[in-house]
Amino acid sequence: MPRLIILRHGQSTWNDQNLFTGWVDVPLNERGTSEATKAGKLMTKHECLPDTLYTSLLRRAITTANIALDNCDRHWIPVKRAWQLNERHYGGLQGKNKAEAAEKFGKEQVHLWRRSYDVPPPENEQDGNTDPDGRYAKGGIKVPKTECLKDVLVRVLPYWESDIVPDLKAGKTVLVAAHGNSLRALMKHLENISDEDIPGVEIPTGVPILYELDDNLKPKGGAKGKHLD
Ligand SMILES: O=C(O)[C@H](O)COP(=O)(O)O
Repeated sequence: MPRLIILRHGQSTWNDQNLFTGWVDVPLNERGTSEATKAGKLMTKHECLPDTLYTSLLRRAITTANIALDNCDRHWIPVKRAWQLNERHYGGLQGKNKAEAAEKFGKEQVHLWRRSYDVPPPENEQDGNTDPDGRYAKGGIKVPKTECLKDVLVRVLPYWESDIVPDLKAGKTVLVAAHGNSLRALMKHLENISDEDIPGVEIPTGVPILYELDDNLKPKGGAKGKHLD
């Protein structure tokens, strides 16, 4: 039976400082590291040991997966990294404080930018400032100027179909270590969550969420993802 575990990265230094992060490559903080450790132990406890790993190209997801896998003795499994699993690009908000943005632009506007399905934040004017080491340019990837959740879905779903689905169809247990919004996009698809309901969906940092999938790769019995604890 195919199983999918989605894991949002542990808390990062910028989560802690309440800064919009997006494609900025910040590290985990101490709490994030212990969340990742616990995630690995939980996968052992629930006998959910991944056969293969997918991550974004961002350090907070990569480090979380490495620590979690080390803690369930699955540090050796094959891994694929894909920009399509990156956090949504937060445009001109990246690096700004979330509370200060709410004061400046109004709470409702900022909530729309953060949680709506199709309202993108203002564009990032400084092209290239989220590709300082050329990791995207080298792969021929154009860094977006901003993204709403709908834009994220448009990049996550083709990758899901082309790369992740074949592993699931082969009966593997797949771990996807990624971000609040790339995982919300995946969850929207898996659980058929409507555009109206998706703003209410929050994914906690560092908690493995398990889906047991049927032959159509939909959650068995229409179940929601199970938060391992
Ligand atoms: O990129 C970020 O700032 C966070 O990872 C997710 O932020 P959000 O809760 O505003 O979507």
